[in-house]
Amino acid sequence: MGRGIVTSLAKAHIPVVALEQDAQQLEIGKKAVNGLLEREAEKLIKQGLAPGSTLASVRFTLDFADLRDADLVIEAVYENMELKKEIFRKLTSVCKPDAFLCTNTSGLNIDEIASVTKNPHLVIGTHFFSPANIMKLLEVVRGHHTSLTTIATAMNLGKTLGKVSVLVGNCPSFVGNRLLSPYLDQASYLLEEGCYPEDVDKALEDFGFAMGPFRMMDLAGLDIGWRSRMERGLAGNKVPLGTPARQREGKRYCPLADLLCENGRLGQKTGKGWYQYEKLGGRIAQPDPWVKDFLQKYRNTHQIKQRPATPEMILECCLYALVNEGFHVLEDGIASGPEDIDVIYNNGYGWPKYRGGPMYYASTVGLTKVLDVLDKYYKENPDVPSMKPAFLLKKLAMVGEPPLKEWRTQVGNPDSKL
Ligand SMILES: CCCCCCCCCCCCCC(=O)CC(=O)SCCNC(=O)CCNC(=O)[C@H](O)C(C)(C)COP(=O)(O)OP(=O)(O)OC[C@H]1O[C@@H](n2cnc3c(N)ncnc32)[C@H](O)[C@@H]1OP(=O)(O)O
Ligand SMILES: NC(=O)C1=CN([C@@H]2O[C@H](COP(=O)(O)OP(=O)(O)OC[C@H]3O[C@@H](n4cnc5c(N)ncnc54)[C@H](O)[C@@H]3O)[C@@H](O)[C@H]2O)C=CC1
Repeated sequence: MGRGIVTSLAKAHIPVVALEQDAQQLEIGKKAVNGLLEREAEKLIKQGLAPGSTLASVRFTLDFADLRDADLVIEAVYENMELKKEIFRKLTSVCKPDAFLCTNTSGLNIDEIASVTKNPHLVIGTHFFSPANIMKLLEVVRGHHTSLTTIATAMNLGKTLGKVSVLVGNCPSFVGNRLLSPYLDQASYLLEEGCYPEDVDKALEDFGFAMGPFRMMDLAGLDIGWRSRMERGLAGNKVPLGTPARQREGKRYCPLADLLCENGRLGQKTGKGWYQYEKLGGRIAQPDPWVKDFLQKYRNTHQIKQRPATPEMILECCLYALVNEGFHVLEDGIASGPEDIDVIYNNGYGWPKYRGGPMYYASTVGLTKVLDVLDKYYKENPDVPSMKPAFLLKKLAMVGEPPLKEWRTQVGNPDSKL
């Protein structure tokens, strides 16, 4: 269903058919969408405007055949490639031959999803951000076969929904989540080394993020990353026997999020994650003594050397890891320029806008400083390759740190995925 997405479409007066897998989920989804639309109507009335859209523009169904007349479909099932393919096989047989087929995956391969359809040129990633009815970003992910008409349609859809759309290339986790991954890794290492979720979140919220990484993971749902890691053989029963708990393929790995998921702690939706919440789906994050105890036991079990972290260290580890991946994204031609990465972070991840986005922020810190800190960290932690300074960062520092608008020239001509 994708409740936030359905709400966004209804708010924009686009008639929607919302499909679910069973009657219970359908009822839960219907209530949730209704609640969000009522809230929207209240806000409009307060502003002296007409209440706008109601549930009447949404048709709820369990039957794929009801999608037969849809011009555009947005799939939002669990983050699992086989399931996504199963859904796209059904869509390609049920929908009109010229229907646009969009996937709201967080990072799965668009081309592989498109490969099971009759018309791969009509398949595209439309990546929304949680809460999807609130967050302004739409990351539009083009696949190898995606046509210009399909891209234009997805970009236009974003505009109609009042969102800021950014076109990106297809690679694991695209742009936003690709940068997020080393940022979240660093945040997790800090927990291993003595911090608590609230310490790390406070440092990043004081920096200006709307939510620190742990509150954000609890909001999005810890199961997304977990499902992705299980598919990639990093977690769950695909991990080869004898693999050290804190290592994968010779690199440092933090299993804390997996352990939380195994304990049924998926975040706000289960009322427990990195924090505890007042109820299932609650939003008020409170530090949880269970988590504190769990972390202490984990550190003892693995005899992890404790490293007291100042807020400055927390910021450097997390933010420079994120920025470094941004340079790799530019090298790989996945984003058209640093400005696009900044727009993604300002509109999709609650980045403090007044700091201009992560790439602009790096330029204000000074690329040489970012490079030096990354270099030092990587020398001390060669098992964390995401901290190895990107070639582009080194090059920009070496040529005298040109302003952001000149970075594209320095990137040269990558094999653009756009
Ligand atoms: C291969 C797979 C990828 C793996 C890569 C590794 C990554 C690991 C996985 C991570 C998950 C990835 C998921 C994904 O694909 C991308 C994401 O969506 S990441 C999440 C991005 N979102 C954020 O970062 C949110 C940041 N927070 C904010 O911007 C604000 O805090 C927020 C807008 C949520 C709230 O604003 P605030 O001013 O703090 O509060 P208000 O009370 O004013 O609320 C404004 C508005 O928002 C509604 N709201 C608040 N909290 C929630 C909530 N918890 N859930 C839903 N809605 C919420 C609130 O009701 C208000 O709505 P109104 O209608 O205006 O009243
Ligand atoms: N939660 C988030 O912050 C974001 C999630 N996404 C992506 O959206 C997708 C869904 O994630 P969530 O919304 O978190 O998951 P969720 O668990 O909240 O929702 C998944 C929905 O899919 C339904 N579903 C499962 N199998 C189905 C089937 N065979 N037919 C019809 N419906 C089926 C489930 O009933 C459920 O309502 C994933 O690909 C995720 O990566 C993308 C951006 C943000």
